[in-house]
Amino acid sequence: MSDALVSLRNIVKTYRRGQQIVPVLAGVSFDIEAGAFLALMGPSGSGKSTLLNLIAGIDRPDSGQLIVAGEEIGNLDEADLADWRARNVGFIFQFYNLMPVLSALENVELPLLLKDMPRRERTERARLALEMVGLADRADHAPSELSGGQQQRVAIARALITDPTLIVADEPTGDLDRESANDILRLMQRLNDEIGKTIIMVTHDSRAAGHAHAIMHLEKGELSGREDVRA
Ligand SMILES: Nc1ncnc2c1ncn2[C@@H]1O[C@H](COP(=O)(O)OP(=O)(O)OP(=O)(O)O)[C@@H](O)[C@H]1O
Repeated sequence: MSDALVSLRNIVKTYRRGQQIVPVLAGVSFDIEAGAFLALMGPSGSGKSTLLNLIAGIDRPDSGQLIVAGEEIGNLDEADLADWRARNVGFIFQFYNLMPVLSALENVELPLLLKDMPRRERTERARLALEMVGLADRADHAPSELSGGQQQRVAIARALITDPTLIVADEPTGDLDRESANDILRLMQRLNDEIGKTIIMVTHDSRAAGHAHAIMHLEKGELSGREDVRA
């Protein structure tokens, strides 16, 4: 038994489209320790998003062992997997995925609606999360009234609100200019350094990856290297 937060052993994933079979991950094995900030890099189509989705319990492997936060998630049925995700994973997407008709505060509150929590406590927690990302003064604004970087901050507050074990981010700075991207990466670094959040981030951008502790490289569905970035 390993005490890693994420443990993958011989993970194989293939997509089927009619007659066509697309092999994506060809037996991937590695561990991620709790408290890590890991960047996943590799050419387009190398399987980065597929791997991230497996670790986050959005998708399931064809074979292999996938243990995340103490649970063998490859074996859970849909309902249990959804429940596990809601308890354990915070998501950050490239295009923020905020609900346009809701305010920043309401967007941050959303994951708490799945929990049995009094409204007042929900709102209080969402306010604290917005404060943590520096947007307390924008709570009532709609996403369309915020810049891309601010929308991503709201998305980060939403990812944090349930205090998840793990945060996964797929190209979190892919839609941002360099300055806003740096702000977001510094914020992610703070979440990692100051509150110990484990973060796994897919990125094409080596500057973004430089904010992580370690970079893992994927090539054609196989790990091709791992390098340490900062202590
Ligand atoms: N739902 C799906 N059905 C069929 N094929 C898929 C599906 N999702 C991904 N693929 C294929 O799996 C391979 C890996 O895709 P994936 O999105 O994981 O790569 P990636 O490294 O994240 O690429 P990018 O950097 O371009 O986002 C690609 O060949 C892709 O076309």
